Amino acid sequence: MKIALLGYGKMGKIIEKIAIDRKHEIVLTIDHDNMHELTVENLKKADVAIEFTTPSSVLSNIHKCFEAGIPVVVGTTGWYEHLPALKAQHEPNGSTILYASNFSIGVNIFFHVNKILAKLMNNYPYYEVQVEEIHHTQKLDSPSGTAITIAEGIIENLDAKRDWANILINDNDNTVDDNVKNEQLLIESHRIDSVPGTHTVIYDSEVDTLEFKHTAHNRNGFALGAVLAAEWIKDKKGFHSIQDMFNFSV
Ligand SMILES: NC(=O)c1ccc[n+]([C@@H]2O[C@H](COP(=O)([O-])OP(=O)(O)OC[C@H]3O[C@@H](n4cnc5c(N)ncnc54)[C@H](O)[C@@H]3O)[C@@H](O)[C@H]2O)c1
Ligand SMILES: O=C(O)C1=N[C@H](C(=O)O)CCC1
Repeated sequence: MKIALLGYGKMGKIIEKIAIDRKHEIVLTIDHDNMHELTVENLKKADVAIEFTTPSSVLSNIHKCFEAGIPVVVGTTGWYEHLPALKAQHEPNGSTILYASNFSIGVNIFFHVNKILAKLMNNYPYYEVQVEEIHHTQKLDSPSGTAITIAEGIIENLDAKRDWANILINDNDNTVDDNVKNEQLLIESHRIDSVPGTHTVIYDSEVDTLEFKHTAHNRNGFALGAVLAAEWIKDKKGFHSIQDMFNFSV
């Protein structure tokens, strides 16, 4: 498969290696210093594009892929508020996209179990729930896309929570937020050194604490998932989330 790589940062470089190991060919690599090469003509040389850039560039990159008529796998986070309008405008024209806040298999299992756990916890209202995420200090968005997906999974299934609120904790002081309402699910974001991504759902009561946690040891799981998604989407049409690809059942 011929791949166009949009974004050649921490993720783009690992995706390149995994794609080549899986016998794919990288026919176009775009980063901030050669954006003039991101043309419809160049994109048409690829069967699929994989996009890991920044929240401010992702939308225009997606539009370019749609214009070129190639499917695009999007890993960039921090842009999902634009998804409904993008879908309404472009899905009827046959444009193809697969997006995920997290491509790792472990996190997608976590997403699934998180929903089941939230449903179960309706029976035990004396537990207060919160989500914590820790990422490296270069991360541009907060909360992480993964933490938002986890929070949405809880809100859909746990009657006590209606929406989420985020605080970015400065670990050097003891920031406490007293603006979070009872019906809001708190997402606490921490930025520490080079942490690739840690997410924890915490149910706390007076007598005990239940913690459900995913720790990424490196970025390889995200990158492999993105290449698997490109293989999956290549001959499909329309708007897909990664749930369409994994389709877990127990
Ligand atoms: N979905 C997932 O599984 C997953 C996993 C890791 C990271 N991410 C997300 O992916 C994005 C990238 O992460 P990263 O760690 O590789 O970041 P990074 O900062 O290391 O890399 C981003 C790269 O994009 C380049 N870039 C900026 N504007 C561009 C443009 N218009 N066109 C092409 N390239 C451009 C930058 O120069 C940089 O090299 C972030 O939004 C992050 O949250 C998602
Ligand atoms: O390193 C990042 O940035 C990550 N972003 C995704 C998110 O926002 O959830 C996935 C984990 C790593």
